[in-house]
Amino acid sequence: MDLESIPGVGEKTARALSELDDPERALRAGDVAALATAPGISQGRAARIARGAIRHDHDDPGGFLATDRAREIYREVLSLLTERTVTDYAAQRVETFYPSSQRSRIEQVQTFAREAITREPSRAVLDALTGVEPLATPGDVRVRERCLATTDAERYAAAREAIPELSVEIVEDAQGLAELARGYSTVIALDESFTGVTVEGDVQVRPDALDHPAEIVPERPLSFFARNRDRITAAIAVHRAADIDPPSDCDIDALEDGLSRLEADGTVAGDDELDRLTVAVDDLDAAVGTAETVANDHLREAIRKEDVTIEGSDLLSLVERGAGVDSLLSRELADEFAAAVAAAREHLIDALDLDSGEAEVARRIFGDEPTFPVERDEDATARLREDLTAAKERRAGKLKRDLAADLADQRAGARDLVRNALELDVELAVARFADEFGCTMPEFVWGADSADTRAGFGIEAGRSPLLDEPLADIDPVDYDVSGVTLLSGVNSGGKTSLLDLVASVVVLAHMGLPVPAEHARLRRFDDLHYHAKTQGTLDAGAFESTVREFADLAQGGEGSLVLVDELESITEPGASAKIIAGILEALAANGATAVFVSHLADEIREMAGFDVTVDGIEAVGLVDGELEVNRSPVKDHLARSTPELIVEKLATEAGAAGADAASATAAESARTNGGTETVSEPQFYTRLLEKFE
Ligand SMILES: Nc1ncnc2c1ncn2[C@@H]1O[C@H](COP(=O)(O)OP(=O)(O)OP(=O)(O)O)[C@@H](O)[C@H]1O
Repeated sequence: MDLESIPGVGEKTARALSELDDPERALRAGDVAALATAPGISQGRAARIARGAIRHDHDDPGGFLATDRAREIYREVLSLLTERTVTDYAAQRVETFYPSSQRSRIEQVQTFAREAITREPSRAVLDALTGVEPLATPGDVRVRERCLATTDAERYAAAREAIPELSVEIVEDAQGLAELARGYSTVIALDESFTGVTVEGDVQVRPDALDHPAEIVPERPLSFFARNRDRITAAIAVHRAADIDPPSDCDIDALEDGLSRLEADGTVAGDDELDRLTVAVDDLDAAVGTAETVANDHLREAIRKEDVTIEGSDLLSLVERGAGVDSLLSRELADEFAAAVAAAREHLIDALDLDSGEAEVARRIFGDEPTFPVERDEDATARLREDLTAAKERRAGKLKRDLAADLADQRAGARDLVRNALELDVELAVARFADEFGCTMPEFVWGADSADTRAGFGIEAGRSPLLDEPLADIDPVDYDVSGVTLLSGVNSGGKTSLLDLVASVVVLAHMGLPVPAEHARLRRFDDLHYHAKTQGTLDAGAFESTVREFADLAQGGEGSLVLVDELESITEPGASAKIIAGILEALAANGATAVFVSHLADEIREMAGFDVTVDGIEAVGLVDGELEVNRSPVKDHLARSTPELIVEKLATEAGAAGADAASATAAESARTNGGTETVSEPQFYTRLLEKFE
């Protein structure tokens, strides 16, 4: 893929993206998290790039969200999805869902969403997801106790390239190998010519080493698993909790078993022998010190208790020979000394849990020659330390090689496993959104003939996800529009909320996602123009630019959905009605679908040069001073306004109280006022009501 062909990706960004492991995969999968690891690419930018790549794939011209309010609606519904993700990955990934006018893109996401809404977002799965993150690249591994050796300069360069974790040394001959073996625990000779050479130390001849780096440096594959151990373990937990099949290339049990043997620092855990050797190396000095104390305490106690009888001539000869107390010890306390040394050796062997070969070396730390105080033999101690350390490294190396071999085939599986868990989070966010807002998949009318393309939209039992009320408190709304429509209605009847509902349904549907309604059917739109209510009258300049905007819009075509809320507030009512009528005429002529909310519906209808439909959100009555509203617009019906409703109520109440009394009183007053009729209260209401008709 030519990265620069993606909208919004220039030369510099393309260079940054090409530094990723697999930029094409990340772009194709909408893996915003991976894209954001490219140098200098922020998360927001990564999401825009991913959307650009999708648009490129689907030949999508973009620009579906044509106004600020349309973009706001998109951000709001998107945030409802984001709030329902657990991982940062999923939160970024949902940013790649955007409303598209392209059927192929809509259907692509629909396929994903249909599957997603069947998922069960259980607490256990959501909890397990908290530990899942995209896999991290382990830091550079350096292994100091092993080296590669060769006599050949070319092989030297190849080795440095293939196995950068180890030092590579040039040697002349076997003598050189022997010298290296003194400084390294293991030397791996790369030249065939060394086969059969015997040198002291751990020297292996492996001409094939560069082809099998994982055998030479098991730390390399292990560092990947060690760095990602917790993430992979969490992904395993997600699969178990959600009861979903692992990817075909992943053996969960083997992976879990391997990970349980791996420490976070890349060493192998849970091996008794390695633990024993590690403790023995660490505790060697302290244990030798304690063994010395054991011997000396023993000997001191024995000497204190002992009555040493020595003949004068013997003493004299000892003194004349300049012999010290050691000779006396060996002569007189040989048994006690032997017992003290035996106790020291036993302590050391026990404390370090040494095997018989190691015990043999350990015994030499305390010699048989009597001395007081008893002291360690430093050379023997160093020898034991070397032996134990070499045994420990051999053991650790073997364990690492075994574990690396066990895990070697699991790497791709682990990658897929984590990816699946992260993708499941995206699906669960969609499932939870759909569940909590009572959503269904919308039905698109794709047809190309004019009857179909004029289908507009139809919503049954829709509930705006932008209302701040619990779902149960929202009245479901039905609304069906094709062509250009005026929507009248009582104050606070829910007109704005209805436009928000229509916009949310249309935006979500074009994102390929479920919509908040029991059923929704709509045509494919090219763009959404939603104009929110303007606050207050605009000054001349602002008014002019608004009219220009609408002039632009009126050029807009058959694929546009136009939602406008109370445009009349931009200027005085008479002029507003004329302007709105003009815009409606143009939109109708161009075949757009439109809903204009207005309190001037009647006036606009009069002025429009075509038969514009007027729907109405009606108050069905007043209950305790509060309007009771039927939130679903009645088709082809101009809604009565709130004042009309109140006058009607007053007229009815006054009428019921005394229509008869009123006419009697009127006749009486006519008489007393010399024929001039005064207007009673019921008459006032009745006449007022007539003016509304
Ligand atoms: N479908 C509904 N179910 C429950 N409550 C609703 C519904 N629609 C709207 N409301 C409530 O009614 C209030 C007024 O709604 P909205 O602002 O949409 O009315 P409006 O007709 O646009 O008012 P105005 O004529 O003053 O502009 C909202 O704040 C909301 O609480």
